[in-house]
Amino acid sequence: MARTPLMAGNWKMNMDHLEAIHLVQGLNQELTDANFDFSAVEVAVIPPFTDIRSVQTVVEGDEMKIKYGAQDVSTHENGAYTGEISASMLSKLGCSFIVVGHSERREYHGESDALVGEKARVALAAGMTPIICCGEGLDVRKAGNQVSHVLAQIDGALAGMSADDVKKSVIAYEPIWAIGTGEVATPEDAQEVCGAIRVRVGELYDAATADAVRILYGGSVKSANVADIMAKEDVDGALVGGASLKADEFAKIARFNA
Ligand SMILES: O=C[C@H](O)COP(=O)(O)O
Repeated sequence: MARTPLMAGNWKMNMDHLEAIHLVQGLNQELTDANFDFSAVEVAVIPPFTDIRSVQTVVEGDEMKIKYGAQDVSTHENGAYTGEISASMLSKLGCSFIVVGHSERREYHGESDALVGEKARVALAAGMTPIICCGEGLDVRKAGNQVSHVLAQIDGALAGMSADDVKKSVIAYEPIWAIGTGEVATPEDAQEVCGAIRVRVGELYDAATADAVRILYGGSVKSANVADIMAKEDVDGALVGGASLKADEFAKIARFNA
């Protein structure tokens, strides 16, 4: 089965809503100028919550094919949860994706695999695609335990999820030691873990589910290294941080096969 590559730009806590409009317009211009085929590669931006309405307005107003999403979601539908944002609010804003369990949320907000799984299910129930993040720290990598560590995260996050839901989901492998450090994992490092994740999905579900789920690599991806990583058979795209904040650079990443 041919999986459509996905290039998702996680802006993290960068860009106010005015900067967001500028960046999305710039990205769209770069891609349109290059005759980019949006049906061959999905391109998404993941701005802060406060930018999403502005991104929606510009994407819909200019009939852009760029998709967008959110960096987190509440597990609650509504009610007395100060500071939280529900899946239905995000779906109303036209979000296609929700990043869940990013290592920064796991580290600074104590998110567990079970909570990450719950957020993924909430996103799916509201018709959006979760981008389920996993990845090991430097200590785990140095001990050579990256595969078992990541598979335990996957087991925890997918627990209770149906095969149909997993087929619709995206998994992002992001080794923490490669995030924002400039130290990119080698294509072989990325393939080792992404391949192991796909095998595990096959064991937990079936071959069709393993074949359908998209697995991204994230961690210091830039235009200069994306093609080699994308050449690996189990890497279906990238979750890009810093390099997604510049329209021309992110457009080059999206055009990895040009
Ligand atoms: O979500 C994106 C990742 O954390 C990667 O960030 P980075 O590309 O700045 O290393």
